[in-house]
Order: sequence, then C-alpha cells, then structure tokens
Amino acid sequence: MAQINPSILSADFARLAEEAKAVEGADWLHVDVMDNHFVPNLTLGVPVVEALSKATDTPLDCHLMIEDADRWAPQYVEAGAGSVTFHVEAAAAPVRLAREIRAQGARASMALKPATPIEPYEDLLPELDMLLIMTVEPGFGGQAFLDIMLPKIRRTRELISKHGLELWLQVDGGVSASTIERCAEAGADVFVAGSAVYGTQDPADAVRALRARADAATAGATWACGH
Ligand SMILES: O=C(CO)[C@@H](O)[C@H](O)COP(=O)(O)O
Ligand SMILES: [Fe+2]
Repeated sequence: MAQINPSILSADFARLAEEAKAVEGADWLHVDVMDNHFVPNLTLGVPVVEALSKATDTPLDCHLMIEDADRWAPQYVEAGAGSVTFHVEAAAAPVRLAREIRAQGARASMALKPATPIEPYEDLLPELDMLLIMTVEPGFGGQAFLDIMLPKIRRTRELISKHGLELWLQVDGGVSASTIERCAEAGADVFVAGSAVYGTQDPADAVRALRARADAATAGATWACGH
C-alpha cells in the first residue's frame, strides 16, 4: 500500500499540534527543516521537532534542507524523528551519516535535488532505508510538479529492483490528485503532499483519497508489495 506523508509546511504554524492531529491516520508526518542557506527559506529546527514528536503519535519524517547535514542530522533523531532525510548535496560523508542515523535507531534517507542524478549513488543504495527524489526545486510548498523528474523515478525504481532492495522511494513536491498516479506508475511508493492535504477542508480525507489513487495506479506492479 502506498504511503502518504502530509507536509506540515502547508499547515498553520500557529496550530502545529492540532494540524498534526488532523492527519492522524497518515503514515508519517513530513517535517521540512530549512536553514535559509541550503534553500532560500527558513522554517523550524530541533526544538520544534522535539515538541511535535510529543504532540502526535504519527512518526516524524524529517526532511532536512540544511547545510552541514553531517553535524545536524543526528540531533533530529535525538529530537524524536523516526526517519531523517539529508540532502546528498549537503552531506560531506553520506555513508557515514546514514550509518550513524541507523545506529541511533532511525530510518536513514537521502534526497536528490532535481539536477542531481541517481546514477553516481547506485552503490550507496544498500546503506539507505529511503531515497527521496525532489519533484520541485526545494524551498517552498505549493510549486508545480516537475514532469521531467519521471524518468529519474523510473530509473531509480529499476536500480532498486536490480539490487533486490527494500528501499522506499519517496517523491516530494507538487504531488496532488492530478500528479500522484504518474509518480506511482513510475515507481514511487511514498508520497509527500503539502498543499494537496492541508489546502483542503478535510486533510484526513485528502490523505485517504491520495492513497487510493496511488494504490489503483500500481495495482499489479511487481514492486508494489507493501510496507
Ligand atoms: O520539501 C518540500 C519543499 O521544499 C516539500 O515537502 C513541500 O512542503 C511540499 O509541498 P507541496 O508541493 O506538496 O505543496
Ligand atoms: Fe519536503
């Protein structure tokens, strides 16, 4: 079954605990951490992640859009994140960092910006629990989905199958009722959705509807074996 991870970036930041509860039933809560250096936007940091992890039973999927990921990522595990995604463009030693995150007991995930190819990282895939392919330039919610990322999603799914890995393949940016099927058909199985969830009257229902669309699009796919 497809996983839907609502992005808290599109929620009301003055009511984070309530907004987190509004999507209980989602698989993970996606938390976008931005430092105004790696991306031109500033959101939240370790203390807010710590508070959120106490405010919801939904596990936290922290997407770090920050420089010096090697130094900061372990602190997000300590703050309560169940999955920590660092950008390969911001990590000096991605293998060491992934091993450190796993040793701390969290899922280790690596993200690629749109212009970063997957091929140089094929040998790193066994070190990861999830790979995130950005389908917008990171930094803001509500941007249009980049169709040109679909071939990269397809090639990554082929690499995962070739190596027989359990790795989850996440897409993030512009995922909505009108784009999720294309992502699912290309091979993604974890979907981040910000505006398509929090921009609706009933966020929990939006999560269910997105999951149903993704599942329908991949019914019968050999790799869609569930989590
Ligand atoms: O990481 C990011 C943006 O950099 C995302 O997680 C966005 O928050 C997704 O928002 P939508 O594109 O779904 O509105
Ligand atoms: Fe994100």
